[in-house]
Amino acid sequence: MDPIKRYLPLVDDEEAFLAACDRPLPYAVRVNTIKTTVERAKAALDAEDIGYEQTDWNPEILRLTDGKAGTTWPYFHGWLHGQEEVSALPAIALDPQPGEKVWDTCAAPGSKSSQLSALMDDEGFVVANDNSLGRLSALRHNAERLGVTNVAVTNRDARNFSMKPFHFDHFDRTLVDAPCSCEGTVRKNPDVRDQWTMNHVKSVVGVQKGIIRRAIQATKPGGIVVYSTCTFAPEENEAVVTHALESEDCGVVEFDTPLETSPGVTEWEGEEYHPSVTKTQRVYPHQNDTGGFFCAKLKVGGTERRETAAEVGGDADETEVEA
Ligand SMILES: C[S@@+](CC[C@H](N)C(=O)[O-])C[C@H]1O[C@@H](n2cnc3c(N)ncnc32)[C@H](O)[C@@H]1O
Repeated sequence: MDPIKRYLPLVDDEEAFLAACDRPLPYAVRVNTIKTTVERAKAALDAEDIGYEQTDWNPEILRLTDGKAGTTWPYFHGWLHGQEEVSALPAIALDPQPGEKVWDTCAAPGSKSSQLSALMDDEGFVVANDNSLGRLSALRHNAERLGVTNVAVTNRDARNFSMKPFHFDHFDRTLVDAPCSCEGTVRKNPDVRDQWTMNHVKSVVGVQKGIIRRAIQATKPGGIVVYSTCTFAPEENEAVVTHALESEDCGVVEFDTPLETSPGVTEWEGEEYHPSVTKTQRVYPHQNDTGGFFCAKLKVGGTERRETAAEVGGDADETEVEA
């Protein structure tokens, strides 16, 4: 089965959705404001004769019109970072402030961690965690190239992440950019169509639920947790958010994005989800000519429900799956 067709009942324009999924993804770079400005980065691309278009929703994201920039000096010196346009959304929704303590639970290879640092003017503290040592080596390389200095790297399973090494009990904000079945990346990686299985979806859902719960527990009351994936599967999106709402002290909050998005769905294949998941946002490839994405913003507290890390361990028994 072509997994992309599984989601036709969810989209407003089936033909445009299928056509967009078949088109190659435009190559985009994010300007690294820790090292340069958008104007200087644009001048450097002009000097290298590399064409670009500034996206209308985020001046720091440039679509390159003729090829990649990975072998050019502005890239080598960390002025630019190759990052899919729509994947800039979760860090913007998290909205970290300079000086805050931020946990990136699934951080490698570091696109969003370095974006978080840039949004924080490289001030404060970002804990970039991932359970894959190999992928963390790419993250360290990226952090070095991009001149990020407020990041500490940890190599833990986020589901039972310990706060003991830190001198504080809670983070201000936490990002869960979860491992997922990745159909939203089909324009960049058409192989996901052949690799997709329902068994993988079922196994990764257990990991996602464990990580989102630990993220909420590790974030201060009033703090923010953003949960994102690059899958269209409601099992990995709205169902995971519903699980978090039913088991932890949190609620879904609305957030602004200049991208065209669709609200989260409240029903899928006979399952009903929490009504507030309509405040989450789905991005389909045909809406903005990007990859596919899901993003939910949660505020911690307000429900008088606070459970322990040990209880989350129940979810952590599921098979461990990497993106
Ligand atoms: C979607 S990728 C993250 C991409 C990253 N946020 C970025 O922007 O560059 C998901 C990551 O989750 C990691 N992962 C999978 N299971 C995990 C777990 N139990 N704890 C921590 N990280 C995990 C994978 O190794 C993978 O790097």
